[in-house]
Amino acid sequence: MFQVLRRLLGYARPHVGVLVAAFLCMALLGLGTGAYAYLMGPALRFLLSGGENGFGGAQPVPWLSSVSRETALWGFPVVMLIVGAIKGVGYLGQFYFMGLFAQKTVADLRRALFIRLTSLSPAQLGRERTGDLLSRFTSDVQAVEAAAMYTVGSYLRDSLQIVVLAGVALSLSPLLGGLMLCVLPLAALPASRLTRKALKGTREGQVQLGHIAGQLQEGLGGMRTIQAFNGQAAELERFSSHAREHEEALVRAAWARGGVPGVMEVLAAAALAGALAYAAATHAMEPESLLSFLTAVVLVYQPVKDLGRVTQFAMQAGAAGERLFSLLDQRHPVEDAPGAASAPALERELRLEDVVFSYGERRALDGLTLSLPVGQVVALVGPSGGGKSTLTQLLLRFERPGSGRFLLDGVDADRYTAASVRAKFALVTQEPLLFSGSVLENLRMARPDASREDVEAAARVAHADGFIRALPEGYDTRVGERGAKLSGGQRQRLCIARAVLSRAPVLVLDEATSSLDPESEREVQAALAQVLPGRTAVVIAHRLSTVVDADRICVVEAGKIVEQGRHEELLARGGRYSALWSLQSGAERGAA
Ligand SMILES: Nc1ncnc2c1ncn2[C@@H]1O[C@H](COP(=O)(O)OP(=O)(O)OP(=O)(O)O)[C@@H](O)[C@H]1O
Repeated sequence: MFQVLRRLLGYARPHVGVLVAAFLCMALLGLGTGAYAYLMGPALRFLLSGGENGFGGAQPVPWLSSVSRETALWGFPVVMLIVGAIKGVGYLGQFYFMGLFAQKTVADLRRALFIRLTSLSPAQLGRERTGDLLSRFTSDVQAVEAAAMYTVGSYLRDSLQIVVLAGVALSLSPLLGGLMLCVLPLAALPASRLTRKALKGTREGQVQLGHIAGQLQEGLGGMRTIQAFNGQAAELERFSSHAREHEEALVRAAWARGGVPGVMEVLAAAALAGALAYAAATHAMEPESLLSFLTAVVLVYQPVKDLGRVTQFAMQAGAAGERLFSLLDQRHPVEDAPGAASAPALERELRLEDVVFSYGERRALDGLTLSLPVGQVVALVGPSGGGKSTLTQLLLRFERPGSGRFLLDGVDADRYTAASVRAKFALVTQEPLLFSGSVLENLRMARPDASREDVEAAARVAHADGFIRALPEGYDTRVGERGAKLSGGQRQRLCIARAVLSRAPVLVLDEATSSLDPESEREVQAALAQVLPGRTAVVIAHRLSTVVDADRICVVEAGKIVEQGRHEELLARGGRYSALWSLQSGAERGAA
């Protein structure tokens, strides 16, 4: 817990200057308050005596005695106004700078989270629920924000007050003061047990909140399916169970948290009663000293209680910090080696050599060797789950082979930065993915400096230009969240246009035509027939008829390439490919 808080403080360190400004404002506020108290005595005397002799009498500062009635009459309200203004500035500055400090700290934290999220591999992201990730950005970061806002200042201010008041108490009566100081650590024992309980509850609460957010996000995305299967009741049951656990955890935490000031209250009363009893029994102290001592004791418990109160924010931040760091500490499976260079232009081939790769215990590639010569189209076919998509994950450096090598023109890819290797590929996936924004913005994502002519040319190649022009605002039409305003076929053609526009030397089409209707598929196939020849490409396809023209077809099964060659050669061989071909042709004839 302390380690987590220390790491969180690391995010606050660059903003210490703002914190110092906040403390200066707090000091100004303190001075203003002190000045009010200080002026109260002379003011009362002035008013009670009718102001005949100005302030008169013995004043804490001698020159006040010589202030005349006239001067006091206009001077006193002016001084009160000035003190009020100083306090006002102090208040304003304190809140402004503490707010600024908290916002700057969490802005850095959010940025670090965003950078980490955008640099995780698809498999790492696949292990997390999106809603849960979102809740780290919202509720967990908010918990850190509250702690930065209230805890840091209070710890410094209240600790200082405790030290000063304890010093006063000790100077008035070393024995009673010493006893009082002993009571404080005594309070720490039950308080720390209660604090641990509260922390456990808070942590569980945050986890349950993550589950709720995860379910909500998943549910909203899949509401059509839930309603189609009348699954609302089951969803409600799941939601209620998380909500119940969330509530119970937070109630347990609130119970334990409330116990801390309770314990402090009892101990404060015990310390007061003890001091009174001792003083009464021994007559060891003068009445004014006893009064001052008791005042110090009463006053010291207020900052102690305040510390307990703001500690709950620190606890919440600690629990949130654990969840944030569990994400921030994840490392991409393919991190750049020190001194990694940028990959040069490809000249001969990409090669995976004797590659083994597993997702946890599950082996997906089992000693696979694949060569991708520059300028050739290689198709990957084979049964579902054979390892085709995993192979593309390795090529794009989303994953590192467990053993075996990935070579670019004979040089191990580990010698190059992952980003520079990834830049060699333009990927079109099974699910056509667009972002909210215009058609133009979505296409330019592949090459931000592409001219309008280049964008339109790429769209023409992907047979997308026609339908884009027919949209209400042409290339400036906004496509909606995830491209919701377009049909699946239109989305896919935009994704293909984006890949064409990128000018990356290797095209990876992972089931790129899978979501197209027969008409659109024919159009895109025609477009690809135009793009692919002479280009280096990996084409994953379930429909064998779409890859008959490939330079080489590889049948991937159980993590290995079991057969490879051109379409005619493979048919003539009468092996796995030929069996798959007969199966599909038979099925298509049956369907017709
Ligand atoms: N993120 C993952 N976590 C765990 N296992 C995975 C993950 N992705 C794939 N697998 C497993 O790895 C194996 C290979 O999957 P892969 O997606 O590479 O096959 P594929 O040939 O592309 O299948 P398909 O043709 O259905 O897309 C499968 O057994 C699959 O269940």
